[in-house]
Amino acid sequence: MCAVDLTVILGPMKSGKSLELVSLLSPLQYTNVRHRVYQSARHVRDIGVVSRSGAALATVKTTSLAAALDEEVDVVGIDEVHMFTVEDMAVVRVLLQRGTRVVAAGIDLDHRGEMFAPVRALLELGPATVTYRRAVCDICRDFTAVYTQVLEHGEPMVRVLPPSTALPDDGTYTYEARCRDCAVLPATVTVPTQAFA
Ligand SMILES: Nc1ncnc2c1ncn2[C@@H]1O[C@H](COP(=O)(O)OP(=O)(O)O)[C@@H](O)[C@H]1O
Ligand SMILES: Cc1cn([C@H]2C[C@H](O)[C@@H](COP(=O)(O)O)O2)c(=O)[nH]c1=O
Repeated sequence: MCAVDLTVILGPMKSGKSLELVSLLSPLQYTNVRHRVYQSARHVRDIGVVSRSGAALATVKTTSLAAALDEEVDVVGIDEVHMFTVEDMAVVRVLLQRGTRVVAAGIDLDHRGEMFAPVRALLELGPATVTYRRAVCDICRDFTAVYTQVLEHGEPMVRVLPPSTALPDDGTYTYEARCRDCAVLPATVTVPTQAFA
């Protein structure tokens, strides 16, 4: 894999983040590169990185990345990075300072359409590469989906949960990829319309 320090893969659900993570990291099992892939234990849908395309990668499930500091590895993969914490991104900083390569994937925008705090913290580390992926909008079928629409009882969830809330994928909610036109997001910001008149 390329010798960059921090690679970040972002996008809504179904945009192929897992597919890209598997593509980047699975060859490492055939090398002598010491590596470990962590996935948030809050992600309950799968036991590892499992792309809807079928590609898969074994992971260590964890609620904290602190354990990564005790491992002697050259490459650390992180899946569902939005489900970790800002403190975990401080762990990523230390890994990078040590010369460990880090590849992290996750959704960038939460149920409100606002950036997850740990993702913002990750971007503040100055990644060498950021890939923004898009999905096909599950409503209009344009290949322009940037949001993950949360549905509750089949309807868009417009109640506002705390920022950066990790949501289960266990049937409590359903999720759709949606473009800017089709997303129905909670109103969290009052836009002063005359400023744009
Ligand atoms: N609405 C959609 N937009 C794009 N791909 C989709 C959609 N629904 C299903 N897919 C399939 O999902 C695959 C990507 O899934 P996955 O790697 O699990 O994405 P992510 O990790 O971003 O959720 C695509 O390659 C495609 O086969
Ligand atoms: C919108 C939203 C989603 N989540 C969760 C739901 C899933 O478990 C993951 C994303 O899975 P992917 O298919 O691998 O992209 O994230 C969340 O925690 N918070 C949200 O706002």
